[in-house]
This record gives sequence, structure tokens and C-alpha cells, in this order.
Amino acid sequence: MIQGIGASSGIAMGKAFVLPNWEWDVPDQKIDVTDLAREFERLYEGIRSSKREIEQIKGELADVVGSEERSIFDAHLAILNDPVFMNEIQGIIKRQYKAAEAAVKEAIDHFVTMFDLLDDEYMKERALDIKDVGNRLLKHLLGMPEISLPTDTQPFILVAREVSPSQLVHLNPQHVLGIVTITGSMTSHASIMARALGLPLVTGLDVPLESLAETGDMMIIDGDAGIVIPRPTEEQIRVYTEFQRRQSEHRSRLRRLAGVRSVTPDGKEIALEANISSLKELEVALSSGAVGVGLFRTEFLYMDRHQFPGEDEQFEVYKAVAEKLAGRPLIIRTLDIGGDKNLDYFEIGEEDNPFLGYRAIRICLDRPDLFKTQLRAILRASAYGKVKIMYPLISSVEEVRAANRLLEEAKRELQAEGVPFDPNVPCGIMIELPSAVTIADLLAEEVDFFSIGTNDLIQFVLAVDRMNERISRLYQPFHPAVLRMLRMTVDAAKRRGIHVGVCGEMAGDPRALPIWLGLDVDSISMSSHSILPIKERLLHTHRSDSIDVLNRLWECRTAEEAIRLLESFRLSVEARMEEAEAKGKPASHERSAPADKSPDAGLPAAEPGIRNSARTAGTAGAS
Ligand SMILES: C=C(OP(=O)(O)O)C(=O)O
Repeated sequence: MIQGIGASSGIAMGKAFVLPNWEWDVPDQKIDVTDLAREFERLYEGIRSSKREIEQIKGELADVVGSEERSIFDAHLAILNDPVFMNEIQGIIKRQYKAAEAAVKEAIDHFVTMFDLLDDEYMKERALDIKDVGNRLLKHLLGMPEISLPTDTQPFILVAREVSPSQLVHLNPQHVLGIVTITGSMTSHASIMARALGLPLVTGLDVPLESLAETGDMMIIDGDAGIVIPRPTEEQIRVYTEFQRRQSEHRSRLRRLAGVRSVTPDGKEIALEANISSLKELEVALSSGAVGVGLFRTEFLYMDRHQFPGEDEQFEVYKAVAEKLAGRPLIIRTLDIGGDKNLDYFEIGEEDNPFLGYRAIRICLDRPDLFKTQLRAILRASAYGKVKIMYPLISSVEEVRAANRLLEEAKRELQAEGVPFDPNVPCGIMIELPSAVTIADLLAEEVDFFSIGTNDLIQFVLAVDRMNERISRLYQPFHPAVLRMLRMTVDAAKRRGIHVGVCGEMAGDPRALPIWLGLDVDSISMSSHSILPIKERLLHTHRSDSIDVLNRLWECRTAEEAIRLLESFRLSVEARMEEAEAKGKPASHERSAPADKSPDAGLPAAEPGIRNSARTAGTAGAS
């Protein structure tokens, strides 16, 4: 049994397929001075073809993975546009009279060695991106076909020294059970991609590839525990088969919770809503039992296109989402571009600090034409469902008032045109800036609801760029400063009697559940796949216990202390869940659960409650 990093959850059992090294054999070919122009033209054509191919992959992925995963390929496009990378290649062709492919190979080796030498995870990841893009470019220059994996065999576990996101997108999930790589990390692009594709992945193994497995060897991988078992014994196979059976039972149990009310044993109900960015995602959200959409990220409507979407186009999307929700609440967040979300056709310009720059509501207030187009579309959709409007990145009362003035203007226009809309459409704001938290009492007087955007809030309270992997350990959701900000926000909302929800990633973190229950927030909105696992916990978590935990949480002086406290509470809830499961007894208030026949879209591989105990038994026997 080999311990690595469990980078994508789930169990896979099957035969190994060891991926041959995806590196082309490139002859170190020289050219004549008269061939220089031709060689440059070959290079540019190769770059054009590579870009076209990457754009095509992005397009094909639109239905399969989210925007975060697709943006990996934006990083690849950026490399092909990078003057430093290109100058290096052109310089080698010009000065050393090398053929384009030989120059590309030399440039890749140069940058990869340089980044690898830095012994820094982040730089190693950039090296892998350069290798990936470089290999694609070489493929075009050499006129080679895509490396394909076998499709005529039984589904297999892919074993490789490393895999690139480009290789992963060409995998047919029907042929691949899981992935093992020698190098990689939790945050590597391949891991992000595997999670999005739902493939178990174990990486970071301290063994040579050759000794790990040969093609055809039986193998078990456990993406939750980060374990690889090459050539397992009969007993290990039996234990993991049993474990898989229990996982599948757990998934069915979770599915049955979809129609159950999310209420604690002592009666506190909290609405579990979904974060979505398209109509397609709404289907998964509804089959996961979401009682509404707490965050519709509209910026994705504006991406992967060449101009701003018009009012009618936006209206059709918002209306379709509102209608599908059939009376359940829908919070539509107005355009939140800038920062890490840029549009090809809207020039923001170079900024030293894009997250602090021209973005979100700042752009909208600066460009009333764009903003009013969206507001009119949302207002028109409000005639078809329970629509609410939410402004992002609010830092002052003036901004709320300025946005509301434009909203009123849009309402007046629609009224004059005789177009139906809800004149009382609720209007709220994201609380994601420390300034908004500190004046939450003043803001609460101006709006109908707050939604705490913990992703940005954490980054701004702690001054930690949420996209910078090098400082990701400083991005601490349970830092006492963040916890105090949460308390201040909820207190301000409660004093004014307005609805308060949470819509950042923290909402779906099981450790944070007692915080929301203790603080008494009204709704939490998360990725659809977190809804049922969070609901299962909620059904076994008393609000009174959560209040006790919260009282102790305020005493914690460090994030580490806070996490220890929340972890121990999480485990105590899991013990209760397991006890109930062992007795075959659902929580009293979940007995009326109607059977949900929906497909298991959005469900996680398993939940810690069953995972931990089953694996402990399993691995004890296995080792
Ligand atoms: C939900 C949030 O917004 P974003 O879309 O930027 O993640 C947040 O900041 O918590």
C-alpha cells in the first residue's frame, strides 16, 4: 500500500494502463539561412493551430466542467501569447539556425528546467503548463496525431509520471476508472480537472513509475485517503468491494434526502440553495434538492463570446431559470467581471492590482448603458418567478444608492413601455469587503438582504490573493478576523430584520455548519454537489450545540484552534450519523422523505461519515 495525496475523491479498482511518456522525439535539425522565413511561417502556423485547438477544447468543455477548469486553458493560450516564450523560440531559430520544432523543444527544456530548479510547487505547476503547451505545439509542427488511449479494452486505471490537463480532456470517462500520477499536488491543474470530471486521482507518490505498476496489473486507488494498492491481495479486494458497496448505499440514502426539509433536530430550518452559472447547472441543483438559487453568477453569460449579450438574450436566460425554479427564490447577481474574470472584447487594461481595480459594480456604475441593459433584462424576468437582484463588491452606501437610481430608471422605462415586471423586486448586496462589514448597519438600512461572499471576504480581510497558490496556506476561512466579520454582518442584518445568507465556498464546508446554525443565518448557498451531504449533517446537528460551539469559537485566538474545535464537533456529528445509520434509523424529522428518482448528478463519491470508519476497517485488514 503506497501513501500519496488524495487529490480527487472516490475509489477505483481495475487494471492499470501505464501511459507512455508524452514527449515527442524531436530531431535537432539545422536549417539554411535561406529557410529562415519559411521556418518562422511554420512556427506561426503551428501556434495558430494550437490556439484553435485550445479554443475548441474550451468550447467542448463548456457542457462538462465549470469556468474554473476551463480557465486552465486560458493559461495555455497566455503562454502562446507570451513574448518571453516566443522570443526565446524565435531567437533559437534566428541565431542557431534550428528548425522550428527543434527550437520549440529547446525553449521548453530551458523554461521547464529553470522552473523545476526553483523547487517551488507553484513554479513546478507552471513548468507543467509550458510542457503541455509546448507538446501541443510540437505535435502540430511534427504533424503527429493526438496520443490516444486504448478504447477497446476494459476500463482501466491510468498510471503516469504526470498528466496534463490536455491529456485529461481527451480521456473518455467510460474508459478510465481513475488516475495515479507520480508527480502532482492537490492544486495542480490535472487535479482540478480530475475533480471536475469526477475521476478519483491519487498523486505525489514517492516511488519510481517503473516499480509502481505495469500495464495489465490489478490496482486499487482510494482518492479520499490518498492510497494506491498495486497488485492487491484477495483480502484487500474484498475489503474495498465492501467499501464501494457501502458508498453506493450512502449515495442512495443521500438521494432520498432531496425532498426532505433542511431542519435541525431542535427545529432550526435553514434554506439550502445552489450557486449556479447556467441553466444547465440548475438541473443538477434541483435534483440535489436545492430550494432556490442563492447566487446566479451572470458573468458567464458574458464570457466565451465576442460582444456583450443584448437585453433580449439575457432576458431569455433569466426567464428560463426563473420559470424552471417554479416559484423558488432566484438571486441574480449583476455583472461581476474584472479581477480574475475578464472579457476578450472589453478592454480593462493592465492593472497592478486587478482584484482591487476596475471591476464588478465599479464597471457597472461607470457604464450605465451596460448596467441598465442587464437590470432591464432581470426586471423583465421578475414577472416569471421570485427574482431578487444582488449587487457585488459594494463598499459604500453611495454605491448602493447609485445602483438603485439606475434600477429605478430601468423600472420607469419598462413601465412607460408597458412591459411587465415585479415593481417590488427585492434588492440586496454581496457582503465581501471589510468596508461593507464595518458599515453593515448602515447598508442594512438601504437593502432587502445580505449575502456573504466568503471567497472574496477572506481574501480582502486577510490580504491574501485567492488565486495565488504560493500563499494559499494563508487563505484561512477560520481566521478569527474572518469569524468576527461574519458575526458583525449577521448581527447587523438581524438588528435591521433583513434576510442574511452566505454564498461563498465556506457555505458548503461541513466544518462551518455550526457557525451558520449558531449565528442563525437564513440560507446558505453552495455548489450543488455539497447540498445533500450538508443536509444530512444538518439533520443530525442541534442548533443548541452549535451555539455552544460558537461561544467557544469566539474564544479561539488562532485559525488552528478554531479548526481543532470545529473538526472535533464535525466528528461528533459524524458519530451520531453513524450511530443512526447502524440502527437503520433516519433522524425523526426525515422519515417522510419521498423517494427521489433523479439521477445521481451532483452527488459526491461518499461522505466522511461512512468513509472513515469503512476505510479504517478496510485498510487495517488490507495492510
Ligand atoms: C461567491 C463569491 O463570489 P465569486 O463568484 O467571486 O466566487 C464570493 O466571493 O464568495
